[in-house]
Amino acid sequence: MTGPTTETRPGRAGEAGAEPLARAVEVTRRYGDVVALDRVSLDVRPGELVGLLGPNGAGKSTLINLFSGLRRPTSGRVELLGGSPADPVRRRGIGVTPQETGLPATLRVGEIVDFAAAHYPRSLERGALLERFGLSGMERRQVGGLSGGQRRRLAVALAFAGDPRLVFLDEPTTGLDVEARRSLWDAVREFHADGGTVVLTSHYLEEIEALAQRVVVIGQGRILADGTTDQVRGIAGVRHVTLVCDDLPELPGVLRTERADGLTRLLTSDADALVRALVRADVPFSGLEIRPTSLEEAFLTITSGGSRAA
Ligand SMILES: Nc1ncnc2c1ncn2[C@@H]1O[C@H](COP(=O)(O)OP(=O)(O)OP(=O)(O)O)[C@@H](O)[C@H]1O
Repeated sequence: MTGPTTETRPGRAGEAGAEPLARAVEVTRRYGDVVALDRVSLDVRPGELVGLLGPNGAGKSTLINLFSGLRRPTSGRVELLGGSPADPVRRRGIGVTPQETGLPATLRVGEIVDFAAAHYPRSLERGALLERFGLSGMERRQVGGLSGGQRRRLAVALAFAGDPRLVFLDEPTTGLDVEARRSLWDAVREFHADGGTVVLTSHYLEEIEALAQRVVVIGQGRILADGTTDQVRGIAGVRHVTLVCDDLPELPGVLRTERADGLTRLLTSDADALVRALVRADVPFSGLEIRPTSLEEAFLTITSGGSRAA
């Protein structure tokens, strides 16, 4: 966000060795028998734009809820701005958009923004905030009369109302059309360019790629990978090549080979090169099939075979 207050915001991008703004150390969170997070450790440093990527139920929201003080870990330690996420003083330094928000239908947009901003020691100018999120001129509109997309944009805007150092956005673009999604991405980028730190979740690699520099892949409550978008994209491109054959020669780019029910299943990062090599090797085969893996499947298959990816 631009504005007079941004100069005072500490923690600008590229601060090597700076203390993390949010930290999880060996955190486990259970809900009854469900292990939502399993010994997760993660540091979010000043100026980072971190994307948490993972399928439904991976544990992304749970991690955000722990960082923002809405839940406590079953074991392990969570720190926020150098203290406890339960401390209201720390929480005033952050902004959060949860996955679901129930804003009171009868309140006006301007009233809700003012109410949110009043919780913070400093705040952004209301008109500028609404403009940034495509809600200009809507101050007097009742929330109940907004479209689903407008309501979502308002919920995301509220995370920025108190000029936070760090924002957590849980699935920020759910329900937004393409144009609204892109303008929300621009608002997040601008906040980040001004030195703000962002943690956001998504199921979609494209969304994370559009925004984040660092991608943390979560699956089944564990961190499966933590790297740059390029590293994660490489792993997301993994394919299953299935065929019926006898013995196979050494083939390029095979990450893993499995044989079951008369089928040979190869996991590869370059299916085209693998098939070309197969044909060149003149191996008799039949029933060739190539299919993409889900990101989680790719990670789990690779990581279960040995060392962690990325
Ligand atoms: N309040 C709760 N009570 C019981 N189980 C819960 C609760 N919150 C989360 N869980 C369970 O913990 C696991 C992780 O859920 P979480 O919401 O953190 O995942 P997620 O990655 O955010 O998923 P999604 O993308 O669907 O939002 C799931 O199995 C979920 O059912």
